[in-house]
Amino acid sequence: MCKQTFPWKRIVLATKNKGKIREFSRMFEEFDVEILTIADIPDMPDVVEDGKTFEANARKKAETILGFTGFPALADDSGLEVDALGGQPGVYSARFAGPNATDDENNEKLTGMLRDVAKEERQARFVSVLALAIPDGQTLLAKGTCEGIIVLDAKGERGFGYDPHFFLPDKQQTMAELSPEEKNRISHRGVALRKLEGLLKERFL
Ligand SMILES: O=P(O)(O)OP(=O)(O)OP(=O)(O)OC[C@H]1O[C@@H](n2cnc3c(O)ncnc32)[C@H](O)[C@@H]1O
Ligand SMILES: [Mg+2]
Repeated sequence: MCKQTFPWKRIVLATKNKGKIREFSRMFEEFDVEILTIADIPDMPDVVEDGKTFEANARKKAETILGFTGFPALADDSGLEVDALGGQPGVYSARFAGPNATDDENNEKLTGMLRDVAKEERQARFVSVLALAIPDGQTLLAKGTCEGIIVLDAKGERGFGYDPHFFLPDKQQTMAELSPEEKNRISHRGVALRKLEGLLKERFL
């Protein structure tokens, strides 16, 4: 199969999240570009995510890793916004239940806070902001969202993070029940990546 051209020979994924690495690796299969991960850059620095927005954190992660490696760097800052919780956990999604919280601990805290909220009131969205930091250039940003409802009982074994509690009314399934292809088609990360692709096409191809 003929792969789509890409402006660079290789880019590095500025993330330590295995679920994101898995999803990006698959999404980039259609492009003629080599993907470097933390396995290729063993001393990748930890970036303190002290921004108040997804944009600020994504930009910081991408620009720090570009500075460290010299390669174009793609970062994703993402999270879950629950309307009934005033948009929480938002940019704090990874550390909702504490600084080194596991996915299970975060999910437990989330469902605990929503126990007394009716299902119709549990609207939420996943948000992903991608930042691509380019050598000698600016950082491109692209945002994607995906709407759903938080369910108290976990369902599905796929995906990662909050996926087993994120129910998609159109599909009548949680995000964790979707195949990787289906998730990429509708997810916040998939939407953001396709927007970024559009920006790259406008500028470079
Ligand atoms: O910062 P990096 O190294 O990329 O990895 P991270 O896991 O810390 O990533 P974030 O800071 O962007 O935090 C994102 C949080 O939102 C959750 N999240 C993001 N995308 C998700 C998805 O597609 N499905 C389920 N949960 C997701 C994820 O589990 C994290 O708790
Ligand atoms: Mg993080």
